[in-house]
Amino acid sequence: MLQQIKKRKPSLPVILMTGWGSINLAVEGMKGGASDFINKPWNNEHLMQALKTALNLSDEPESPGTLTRKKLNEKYGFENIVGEDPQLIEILQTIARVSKTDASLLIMGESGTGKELIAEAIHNNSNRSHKAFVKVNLGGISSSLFESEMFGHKRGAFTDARNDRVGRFELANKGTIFLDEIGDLDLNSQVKLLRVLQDRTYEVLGDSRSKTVDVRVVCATNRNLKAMVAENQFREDLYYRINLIIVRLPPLRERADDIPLLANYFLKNLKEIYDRPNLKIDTKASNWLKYLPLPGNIRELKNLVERAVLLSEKDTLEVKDFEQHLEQRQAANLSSGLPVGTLSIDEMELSMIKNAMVFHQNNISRVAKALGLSRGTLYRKLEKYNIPYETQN
Ligand SMILES: Nc1ncnc2c1ncn2[C@@H]1O[C@H](COP(=O)(O)OP(=O)(O)OP(=O)(O)O)[C@@H](O)[C@H]1O
Repeated sequence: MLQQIKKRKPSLPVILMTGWGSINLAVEGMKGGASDFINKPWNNEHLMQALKTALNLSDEPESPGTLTRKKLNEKYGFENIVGEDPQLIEILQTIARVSKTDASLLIMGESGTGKELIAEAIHNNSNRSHKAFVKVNLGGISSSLFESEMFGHKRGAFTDARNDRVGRFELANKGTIFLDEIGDLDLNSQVKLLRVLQDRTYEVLGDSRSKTVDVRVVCATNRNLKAMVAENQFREDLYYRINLIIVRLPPLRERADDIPLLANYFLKNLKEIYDRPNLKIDTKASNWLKYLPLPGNIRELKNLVERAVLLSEKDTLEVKDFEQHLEQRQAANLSSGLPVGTLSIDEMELSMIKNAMVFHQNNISRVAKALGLSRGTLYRKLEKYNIPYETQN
């Protein structure tokens, strides 16, 4: 029936309900396009919430999909999320559209790409903004403490439980819970998390009464959950439970034009913090920053700008003010390697030489030294790859 409905009226939201809930059935249903899957007996509040979410997602009265960056800032207060990249603007349009609903979101992206910032923006624009935003780093919770951390415990529930403890779900009640690093959760804890996300009920350790909770769930990960599902490291039913809306934050290297914007934004804040109103980044350095690999993404850029400000006495920051903080890490980076099949040897060589030329501002001796080549060999390679250079003595 779900298939028939989705064929005839694809935009009609469908919630499946069953007294014979099984994992496979739930997963099949979500894959088939159901917006939720509810087991009987149901919890009235949860059912209402599921209905509201499905309805809100299907009507888009103000259609933020067409809003410009400026309008998005005005309406949703996104000023602190800097960038003009089309991928970022599309993400902001999506979160503007879904923030008011209770839809669960999965935010994917490498470390330091702004996942937490996006999660906070969703909460701030939701109807839950006056309640708590509770962040839990699941990567930092051991499997033995998972239940006590998340659901709380009563005094005496286990040997070390000297006092009652309020769990994170209770703290987040009526607000938003942000489950960071969800890909790091072991399989046992995944089952326990699934249950509360599915039924919105849980038990405090040492107390047999069930508690209900009303939360918006936003998850984040830098791992490929789909691949983990295929390798049986992540439960498929949990995956479908958390990913009603998926947001993929691009790494900084895919939005290099945003780098100068971000660097200047961080600089603006530092001007105030350190009371140095004339700080600026010179044009050459601004452009140079765009070519840095920055595996730690926006967090790394922020730290780099801050270090340059702290250690430079001049107000105008130049390439060398940034460079000195990078050399060590760049060297370490080289040994980290790329997955097989990413690049051919020639492509890798070309990209290394180009990066080194930008990094050392076309100084042939320094580039040759950094790459472990003689100047003669470097010149031959520059010719081979058609990379412009000036002959230097
Ligand atoms: N678009 C942006 N504009 C301004 N600042 C940003 C932006 N994105 C991220 N930041 C800043 O960069 C830093 C890292 O961001 P955040 O902690 O949100 O990343 P994350 O993806 O959650 O990282 P992790 O995976 O390591 O938890 C924070 O200081 C955040 O404020």
